[in-house]
Amino acid sequence: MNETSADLPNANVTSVAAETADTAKPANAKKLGNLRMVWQHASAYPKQIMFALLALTVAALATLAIPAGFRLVIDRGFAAGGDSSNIARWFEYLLIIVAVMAVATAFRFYFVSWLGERTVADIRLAVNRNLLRQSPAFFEHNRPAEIASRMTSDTAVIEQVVGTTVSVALRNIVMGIGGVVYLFTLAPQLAIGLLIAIPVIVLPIVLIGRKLQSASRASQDRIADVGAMVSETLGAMRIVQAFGQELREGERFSGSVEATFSTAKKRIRLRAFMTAIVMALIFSAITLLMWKGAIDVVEGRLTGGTIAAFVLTGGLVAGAFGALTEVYGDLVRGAGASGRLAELLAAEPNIAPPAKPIALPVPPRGQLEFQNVSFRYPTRPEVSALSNFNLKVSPGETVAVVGPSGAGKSTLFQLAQRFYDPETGAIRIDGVALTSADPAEVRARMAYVPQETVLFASSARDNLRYGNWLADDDAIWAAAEQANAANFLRELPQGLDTYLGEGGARLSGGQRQRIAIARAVLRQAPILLLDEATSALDAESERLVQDALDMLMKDRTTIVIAHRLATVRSADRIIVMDQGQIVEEGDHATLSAAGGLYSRLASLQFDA
Ligand SMILES: Nc1ncnc2c1ncn2[C@@H]1O[C@H](COP(=O)(O)OP(=O)(O)OP(=O)(O)O)[C@@H](O)[C@H]1O
Repeated sequence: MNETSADLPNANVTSVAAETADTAKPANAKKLGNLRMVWQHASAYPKQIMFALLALTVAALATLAIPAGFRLVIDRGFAAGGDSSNIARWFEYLLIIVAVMAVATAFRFYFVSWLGERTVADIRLAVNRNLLRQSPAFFEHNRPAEIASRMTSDTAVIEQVVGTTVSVALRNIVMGIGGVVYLFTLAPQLAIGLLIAIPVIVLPIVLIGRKLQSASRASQDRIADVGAMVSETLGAMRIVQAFGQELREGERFSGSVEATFSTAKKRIRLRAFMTAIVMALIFSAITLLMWKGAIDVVEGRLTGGTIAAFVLTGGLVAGAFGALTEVYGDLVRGAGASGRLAELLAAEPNIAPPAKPIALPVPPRGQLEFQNVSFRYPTRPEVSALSNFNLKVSPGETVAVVGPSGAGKSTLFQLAQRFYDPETGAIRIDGVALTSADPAEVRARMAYVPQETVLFASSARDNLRYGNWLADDDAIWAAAEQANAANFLRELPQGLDTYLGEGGARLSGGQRQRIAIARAVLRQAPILLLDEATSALDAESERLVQDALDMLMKDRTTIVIAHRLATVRSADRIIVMDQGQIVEEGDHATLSAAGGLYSRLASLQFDA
C-alpha cells in the first residue's frame, strides 16, 4: 500500500513537522490547492501524462482480467474434463493477460516515475533560478540550511505525490470500481456481503495503522537523538575527558538509548497486535465467504471457477480500498511541501533593476560617493549600521577604513555593491545613483576581495575565472602572474585543471588570498573593494600577498578595510569609523599624533 514511504526516511522525518503544522489548520481541503504549483510543472508534459494514463488503465483492467481468466481455466479447462488441448487454450489465454499486465505495469511505472522525477527536477531548477535573484537580506530571513532541506526533502515528498500517490489513486479507483462491478456480475449476494465486510476489515487496519505511523515517527526521533548525542560527545572528546565527565556522558547516553528502546517496544507491541487483528479479520472474512460460496456450488447456483474468481477479485478490491485510504494523507503532505516551495518560487527580489535603468558612463571613471547615508539591517532594526555617512572617493584614490569591530566598515561594502538599499541618502557611482542603475552593471564596475576567500569545489581554472568567466588561459596566467599566484599554480599536479577540493581545502591561506587577488585582476573593474585578511601569514607569504595587492590597487579606486600597517601608511587617506560614522580622517602620521581613536587602534593593531 504505502509504496514509497519506506524508501524515503528523510522525507518522512522532515514532513512530520510539516504534517502536524498542516493538520493543525482546519483548511486542509483548501491547502490541497497548493498542489496547483505541482500541476503547473507536471502539465508541461501532456504526452507523458497520456501514456501514463493509458498504461495505468490497461494495467488495472488486465489485473482484473486475471481472476476472470482463472474462472475460465477452472470452469472450461478442468471441469470440461478430459481434453488437454482444451485446457491449453484457456491457459494460453491466461498467459496473454499476464503478459499484457506485466508490460502495461512496466510502462505505467516508467511514465509515472518519469513524470515525478521530471516535475521535481523542473521545480528544483525554477526554485534555484529564483533564489539566485534574491538579495542577501532574503537569506537572513530564510536560512540557507532550511532552504536546502526544502530543496531536498520537500521535493522528495512531491516526487512521491506525482510519481506514486496520484498513480496509486487512479489505479485503485479503476480497480475498485471495475472490481465491484465484476463481483456483482459474478455473484450479487456474495458481493453485497463483501462490500459490508470491506469497511469492517479496512477501518481497524487504518486506525491502528495511524497509531503505528506516529509510533514509528517517535521511534525515528529517538534514534536521531541518539545520533546527535554520539556526534556531540565524540566531537568534544577532549572537553569530556579534560573535565572528567566520562561517567556522566555514559549515563546520559544510556538514558537516550533506553528511551529509544522503550519507544521501539511500544511500536512493536502495536505491530504485533495489528498483525493478529489483520490476519484474523481477513482470513475469517475469506472463510465465511468461501463457506457461503461452497454451499452455493454444492446447490448448483455457482461454479467453482466463479468462487475462485470472486475471492481473487475480492482481494484486489479490498486492497484497492485500503490503498485509497492512504492517498488523502499523502496529498495533504504533498500540498504542505508544495506550499513551502511555492513560497520560494514566488519570492520577489527586493533589489531589482529599475524599469528604465540609467547606463553608467563609459569609459568608467571609478568615482564612488556616499551622501548622507543611513542604514539599519532589516534583521537588526535597533542598530544603526551607518548614520548620516558621507564619503567621496575620487578616481584612483586609495581610502583605508579603520575602526573597532561593528563600526560599520563591512556595511560600506554591502551597500556599495547594492546588496541592500540605504534607508535615506544616496550612493553614487560615477555620478549615477545605484538605485537608478542596473545592479549587475554596478557590480561589474567593482572587484571585491573578501577577508576570507571563497573557493568553490572545482578546478583552479574555474575558481580563477570566477572573476571573468570569458577569460582564456593566457589571460588567466597573466592575472595569476600579477597576483603572485602563477608559481604555485604551475606546481599543481594537473595545472589549471587541478581540482581544488571542497572549499579550496588543498591550498594554504596565502595561496587562497592570491587566488582571490587574481580573480579581482581578471575582473578588470575600476573600483576595488578590499577587505584585508586578519589571519596571520608567514613573512614570505605576507610579502607575496602584499606585493600582489599593491599591483592590484595601482590605477584603481580602492576602499580597503585595513588591518596592515603597510596599507594605512600607503593609503591616500584614512577614515576612522565608529558606530556608523566617520570620527577621524587624515593620514597615518597626523592621526597617530592626534591621540584619538586611531592612535589607540593603531597601537593595538598595527604596532605588533
Ligand atoms: N547581516 C547583518 N544583519 C544584521 N546586522 C548586521 C549584519 N551585518 C552587520 N550587522 C550589524 O551592523 C553593525 C555594523 O557591522 P559591520 O559588519 O559593518 O561592522 P564592521 O566594522 O565591519 O565590523 P568587523 O570589523 O567586526 O567586521 C554591527 O552592529 C553589526 O552587528
